[in-house]
Amino acid sequence: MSVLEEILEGVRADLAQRQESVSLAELKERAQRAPAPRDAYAALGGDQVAVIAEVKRSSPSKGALAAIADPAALAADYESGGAHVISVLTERRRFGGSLDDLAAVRAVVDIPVLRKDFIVTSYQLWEARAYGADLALLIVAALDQNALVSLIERAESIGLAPLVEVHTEEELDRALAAGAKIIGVNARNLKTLEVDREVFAKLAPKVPDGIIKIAESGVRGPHDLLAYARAGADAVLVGESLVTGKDPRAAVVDLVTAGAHPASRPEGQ
Ligand SMILES: O=P(O)(O)OC[C@@H](O)[C@@H](O)c1c[nH]c2ccccc12
Repeated sequence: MSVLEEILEGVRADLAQRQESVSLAELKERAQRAPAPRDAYAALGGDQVAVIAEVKRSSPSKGALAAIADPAALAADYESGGAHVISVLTERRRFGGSLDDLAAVRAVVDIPVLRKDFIVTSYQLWEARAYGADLALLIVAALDQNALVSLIERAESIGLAPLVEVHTEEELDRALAAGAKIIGVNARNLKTLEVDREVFAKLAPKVPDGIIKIAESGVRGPHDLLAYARAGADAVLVGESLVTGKDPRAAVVDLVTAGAHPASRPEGQ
């Protein structure tokens, strides 16, 4: 079994438990009371390279990264450092996250928030909205094409911007065929956990204009942001290097500053 399949097995087991205790009707009611969705496209589509800063306690590849006793305080630091979007990992078994983390972050920041999880059913999209998310991650490698198409449609219909994650050209083709408008290229292969920062530069030229391109994973600092930017990234998604550093706010400031620099744009643009 691949790492992704193992993670998905745990995700489905946890999901089944939540579905037993909270009905879809209750979730929908809660989603109705949630703050209106923030505009993710505006946050990611500006002139600068946007920074998506992630609240991440642990990962399957590295184990524990940071305790993060107060995810809201960390997110507030990210926001005050100039982050454009906050990503909150809500997967529990491998990443140490929760929907409570998402709600806590939503309560303190004004910028859009991404629910980062392994979404396989529309129930999880309703959860995302009920707990205040504005974007939801959809991982192509975890979904068959029918599921991908219907989750993209459902996300949009309930006010969530779908961030569609790919790692190969075939997955990119599927994402485009499914109508994705925000595409994340993950440098990490979720089946083997290997990181290859070249994948973004290989796939980005195949993404049509008008679609937001996000480089995910492996950003150690401004240098990596600039390399991704030169390859055409509209945004970078950064977790580990922020949560393991001494000063996450200062680390975000450095990334945002690099992303605002004209040298970060691809040549001729
Ligand atoms: O910690 P990093 O290498 O900066 O990566 C962040 C983010 O890209 C990574 O957490 C991620 C990208 N796609 C995912 C899908 C599921 C879980 C996690 C992820």
